Amino acid sequence: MTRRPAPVIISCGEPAGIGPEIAVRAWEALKSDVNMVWMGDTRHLPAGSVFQTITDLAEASDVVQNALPVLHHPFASAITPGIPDPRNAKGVIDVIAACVGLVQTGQACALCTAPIHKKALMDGAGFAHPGHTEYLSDLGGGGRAIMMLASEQLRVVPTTIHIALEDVPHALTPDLLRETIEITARALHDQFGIAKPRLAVAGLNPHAGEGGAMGRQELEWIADLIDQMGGEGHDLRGPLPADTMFHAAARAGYDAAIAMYHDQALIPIKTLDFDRGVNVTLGLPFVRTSPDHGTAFDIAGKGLANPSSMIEALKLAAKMARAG
Ligand SMILES: NC(=O)C1=CN([C@@H]2O[C@H](COP(=O)(O)OP(=O)(O)OC[C@H]3O[C@@H](n4cnc5c(N)ncnc54)[C@H](O)[C@@H]3O)[C@@H](O)[C@H]2O)C=CC1
Ligand SMILES: NCC(=O)COP(=O)(O)O
Repeated sequence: MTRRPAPVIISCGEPAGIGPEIAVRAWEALKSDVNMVWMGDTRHLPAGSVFQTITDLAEASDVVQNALPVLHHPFASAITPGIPDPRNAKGVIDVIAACVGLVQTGQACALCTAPIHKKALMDGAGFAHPGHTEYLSDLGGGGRAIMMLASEQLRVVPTTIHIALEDVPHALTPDLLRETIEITARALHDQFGIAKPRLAVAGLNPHAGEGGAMGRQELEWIADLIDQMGGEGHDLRGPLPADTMFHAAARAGYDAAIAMYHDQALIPIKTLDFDRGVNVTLGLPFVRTSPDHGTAFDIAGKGLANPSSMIEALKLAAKMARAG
C-alpha cells in the first residue's frame, strides 16, 4: 500500500447545511488524488455515505481510496437538514478547534473548513467571532489573518471583513491597509509562486472619490499609502474605481485585487466563479481553505448541492501544503 502525505482535515461545519453532503461528494471525486479525513458526527453524513471511522489520522491513507475516513466527534443531536439545532453549535466550534490542533501537530497537512452558519453559532453557543477567519486567527496565535477568495479568473482580498458597512470607514486605516497589502504580497510570492505580485487597490468611494467630490479617503491617505509602498518595492496600482477594475481586460493587469470591504471583493468573484471559487486564509501559521459559499439551508439534504467549490478547496489545500 502506498503511503500518502498527511491528510487534509475537513471540519464538518454546520451539520444542518450542505457541508456533510459536499464533503462526501468531494471525496468521491478526489479519493485517488487527495488524502483527506472528515471530522464530525457520523449521524450527520447523508444516508448511504461510504465512510469508515478511524481513530488516528495515520490510518487515513490506507482507507481513503475505499471510504471517506472519518474522525467521529459526537454532537448533541441528530439533524434536520436546513434547520440548525442550537444544541449542536458547540460541536461545530469544537471540531474547528480540534482540526486546527491536528494541523498544528503535523497529523494533518492542512485544514479545509465546510461552511458554518455564523448566527446559529452565536445564538447556540455564544460564538464570539464573526467567521472562521477571525476564529482561526485566534487559534493560530492571534496574528492578523486575511481572507482571500481565489479562482482561475480572479483573486480578491477584502481589507475589512465581517463588519457592518457603516463601520468600514472607521475601521479602514493606513496601518490596516498596509498590513493587508504586505501579507497578500508575501503570500502570493511564498505560497502561490508569483515572483513579483502585482496588486490593484480599490478606492473606498464611488469613482475612487472622483477627486474628492464623492468622498475624501482616497485623497487624504489611500493614494499616498499606495505611492509610499510602491516606493518600497511593491507593484501597486490604485486607488481604482471598484466598478471598473474587474472586467476581463482590467483583471489581466494584476494578480490580486485589494478591496476595502467584504462585498466589494466577494461580489465580483462570486459572480464570475461561484462554483469554483476558494476561500483561503492568509497570514496563518497553517494552510486553511474553504469553499466560497455558505450553508445553503434552502437546498440542504436534497442532493442538489454542487461540490465543485469544495473540490477546488481541497485541491488547493493539498497543493499549498505540498508547497510548504
Ligand atoms: N466559509 C463559511 O463558513 C461561509 C459561511 N457562510 C454562511 O452561510 C450562511 C448562509 O449564507 P448565504 O448568504 O445564504 O449564502 P449561501 O452560499 O449559503 O447560499 C446562497 C445561495 O447559493 C446557493 N448555493 C450555495 N452553495 C451552493 C452549492 N454548493 N451548490 C448549489 N447551490 C449553492 C444556495 O442554495 C443559495 O440559494 C450564512 O450564515 C453565512 O454567514 C457564507 C459564506 C462562507
Ligand atoms: N462570505 C465569506 C465568508 O463569510 C467566509 O468567512 P469565513 O468563515 O471563512 O471567515
